Amino acid sequence: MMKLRQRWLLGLIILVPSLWLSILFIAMRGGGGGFRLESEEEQINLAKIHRKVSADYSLNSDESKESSEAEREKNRRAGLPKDSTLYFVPQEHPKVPYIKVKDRRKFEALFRDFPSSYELPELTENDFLVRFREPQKRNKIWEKFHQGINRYEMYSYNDSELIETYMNYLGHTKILRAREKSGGTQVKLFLVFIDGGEALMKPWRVPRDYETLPDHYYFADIERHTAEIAFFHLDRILDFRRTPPITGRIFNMTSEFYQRSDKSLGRSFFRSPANNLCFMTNCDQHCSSSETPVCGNPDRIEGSLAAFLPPEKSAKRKSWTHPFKRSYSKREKASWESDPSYCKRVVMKEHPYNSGRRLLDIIDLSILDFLSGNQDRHSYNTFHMFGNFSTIIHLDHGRAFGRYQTDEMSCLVPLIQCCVIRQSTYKRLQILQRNEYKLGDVMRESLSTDLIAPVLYEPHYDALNRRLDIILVEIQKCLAAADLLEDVLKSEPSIEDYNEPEPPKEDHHNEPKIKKNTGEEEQKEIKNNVNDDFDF
Ligand SMILES: Nc1ncnc2c1ncn2[C@@H]1O[C@H](COP(=O)(O)OP(=O)(O)OP(=O)(O)O)[C@@H](O)[C@H]1O
Ligand SMILES: [Mn+2]
Repeated sequence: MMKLRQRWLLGLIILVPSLWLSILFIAMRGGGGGFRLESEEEQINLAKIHRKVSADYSLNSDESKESSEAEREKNRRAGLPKDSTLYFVPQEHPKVPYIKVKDRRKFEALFRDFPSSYELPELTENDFLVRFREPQKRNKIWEKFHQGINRYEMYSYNDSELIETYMNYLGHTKILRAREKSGGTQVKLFLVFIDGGEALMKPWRVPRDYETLPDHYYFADIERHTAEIAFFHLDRILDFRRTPPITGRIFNMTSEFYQRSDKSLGRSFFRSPANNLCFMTNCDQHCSSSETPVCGNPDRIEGSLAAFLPPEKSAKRKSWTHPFKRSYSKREKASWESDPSYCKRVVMKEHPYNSGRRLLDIIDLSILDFLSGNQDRHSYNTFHMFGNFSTIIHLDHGRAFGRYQTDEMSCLVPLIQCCVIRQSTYKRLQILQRNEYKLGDVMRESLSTDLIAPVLYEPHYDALNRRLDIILVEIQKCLAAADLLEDVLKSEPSIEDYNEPEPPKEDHHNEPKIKKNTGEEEQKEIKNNVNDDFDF
């Protein structure tokens, strides 16, 4: 016979560990979002089920519970982060209220009243990036997008239906997998949707009215997901179509990232001191300089989602150093910054800027960069298979739209120094200066339908109008100084007139002045420079 005290002790010995074990088990099955919920096998099964019911994949699980649109709208903004942990907003300027967008009158008028000013030649099979074996069976929206990418543009002027559908798809489709995206220095995730589509996610870091601080260098600037979205709209409105579609979206940290993460991303999740769910990827620059993780509030986070281009193995990219690349150092300046004749003396004499369309593409890009204040333009890509007579791809705009009170004239140096511009671009800029199609208004309207609208802080729209006036004044200056209009305003170069030059012979005494062929090397070099500069 056990004594009462012994029985008590035995009971405690059995009860405590089993209680502890069951708490652990419940937590692992999904309590509080701190653990992974599904095994790999369960996830695969889930994927199969989702494929079957893909018709209703546009509803997130937590969204489906919400009954009305109004309720959803109210909940949508609740709980989003308001203040950045590290970057504060200087308050010396007054808060500017957002202008409410009632309709998209100017945006619609622009696309209705004017065709693209850029005349596309007849496209042949060789002008398309992807050729599926059975194209008629490739009906997913991302497949249609891939099939449309060509030598001249990512999507066509008239195909706004495809783009709007794609943006809607990006904003709503169920996420199957999430992992960290390597390359570059900023935190970003590579996401796979249940129908096999892919996207690049950049998270919220700072509030919309945040301005890059006066003493912050462009290479130390934190990235903004809103800038990625706005740049896509700007590129589209300016008639370039060289940026893949990008939209905003509010994510659930647990169900859309954590439960979908690969091992390495999953391991980086934790609960912050404020009890928010956060992750911290293997970032270089943004981690070493700020140690700020990406956090939900407590579980929701805003981000941008960019349509992913076809994979490198089927659509190889060529990486180029931008001819007007900055020094990425606090102490040095790039040659073009102190030599006003740099474009004519160096750039315009070198392949591929001395013939074809490349220089005109660089000028178009400098116009976008000046309008958006993007100083972070170190390299650019082209699609390998198109050779050098092809559009450049516009990617990586997280550091655009960083200031609205001041204009960064150095972004316009390619136009100011080279004094050439596509006739079609000039025409579009003139249209966008008119009151009926005013750039700032068209941008506000265009962005108003985004899921995280208002995307840009209100003063950015005035800045766009102000900067457009500056660009047109600079073009006037070029025209006034030129003998002939054609010296400045260039008609569209044609592929028939373009001859690819012979590859240069190995001659070490005659190194090109603009460094070429960059890619990973380039990224390393920039990181080294930046990190060198930080350690002082
Ligand atoms: N939409 C896309 N489709 C396919 N690949 C992409 C896309 N966006 C980015 N990439 C690839 O991912 C790389 C990194 O992306 P991105 O340049 O935006 O990152 P980042 O961290 O902001 O870079 P940086 O440190 O230079 O600012 C790009 O160089 C490009 O190769
Ligand atoms: Mn970037």
